[in-house]
Amino acid sequence: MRDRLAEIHDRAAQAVDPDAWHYLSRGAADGLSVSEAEAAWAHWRLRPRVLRDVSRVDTSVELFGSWATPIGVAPTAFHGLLTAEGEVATAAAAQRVGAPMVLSSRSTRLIEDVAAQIDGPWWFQVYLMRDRSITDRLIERAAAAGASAMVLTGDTPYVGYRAPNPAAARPIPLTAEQSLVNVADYLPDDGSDPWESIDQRPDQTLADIDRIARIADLPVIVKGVLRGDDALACLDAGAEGVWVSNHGGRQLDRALPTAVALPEVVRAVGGAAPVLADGGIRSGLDALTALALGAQAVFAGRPVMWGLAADGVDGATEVLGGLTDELRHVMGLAGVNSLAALERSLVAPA
Ligand SMILES: Cc1cc2nc3c(=O)[nH]c(=O)nc-3n(C[C@H](O)[C@H](O)[C@H](O)COP(=O)(O)O)c2cc1C
Ligand SMILES: O=C(O)C(=O)c1ccccc1
Repeated sequence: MRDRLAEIHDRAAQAVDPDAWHYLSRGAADGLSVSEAEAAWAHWRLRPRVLRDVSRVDTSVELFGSWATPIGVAPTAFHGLLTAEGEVATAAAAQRVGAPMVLSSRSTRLIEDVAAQIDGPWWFQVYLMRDRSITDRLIERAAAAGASAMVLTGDTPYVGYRAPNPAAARPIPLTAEQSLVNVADYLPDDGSDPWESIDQRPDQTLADIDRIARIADLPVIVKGVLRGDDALACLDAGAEGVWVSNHGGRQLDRALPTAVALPEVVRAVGGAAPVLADGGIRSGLDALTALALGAQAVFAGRPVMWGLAADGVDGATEVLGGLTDELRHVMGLAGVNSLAALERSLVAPA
């Protein structure tokens, strides 16, 4: 998958506007966390079992829904930058593969149009916006359109500093119509700045977990957790899952890589709730490592965006399907034929 992904990455880089490419690629500050994320998975080694029947290897998983694969679509903003159909294309790819799809609060297509592509559940990512009532309406609409969980992103009280593209003439090439598609009806018409009311809300707290769970009447997963004690604080506050992530290295630079933070979070949670993970997942081996370390599912951010940019629905399908095929292959080689048979003893530090 690595060579296929490299090829898709290069085609995507040619296909999209340079400012859009910079937006999706860059990390925060010095870019340490973004460059470290991928390499960190390879600091683990596998301890395979022999002579297990792997003639059938089952990658299906139950997690706030039933999925054919534990490799899902991480919530990422503005798919309209990558392909004309935007998030509608992403959802169609997730549907084809049976992968969990998380729709970003910052999508460029209507929540209802994205949901219509998926024959079953999907999850909605929540950003708390300055005007809380706008967030609340998005949550209600997502729940009405078939979301089965809310993913509250906790690591983005405001957007991290990312160096601008030195060659950029302008900000990312997105029309106001695209960026405001889900919120246009709720914006003030008193002449005030429309972007102000949908900006990130820095005063978010653990109490927002329960608030969102009540509005949606759905389980809340907190995304961006990097510490065991924080995972427990989120669960105490009503979360039903935690998602280990450093936001693809785009928020706090030098934040721990997921491959380092995941074991601590899994140990602290102790099976009380599912633990999910993202960051630098680029192969079936990366996914296998994360799942053996105790994640119930893993998510790809940029690779799905590369697929969309390179080849629309087919490209995103190739990425999700290719990662899943490779996961199935390496599970068999490790002597495991189901996700339930994956356990911590299959991995050791290098
Ligand atoms: C261009 C871009 C936009 C993103 N937008 C969001 C977002 O809207 N909400 C969110 O919770 N995370 C967002 N993320 C973070 C991803 O959900 C995920 O944590 C990260 O991309 C995973 O790392 P990976 O890109 O190495 O797979 C974004 C990431 C990228 C690259
Ligand atoms: O760019 C991002 O990583 C992100 O999460 C975001 C935050 C606010 C608006 C758009 C994207």
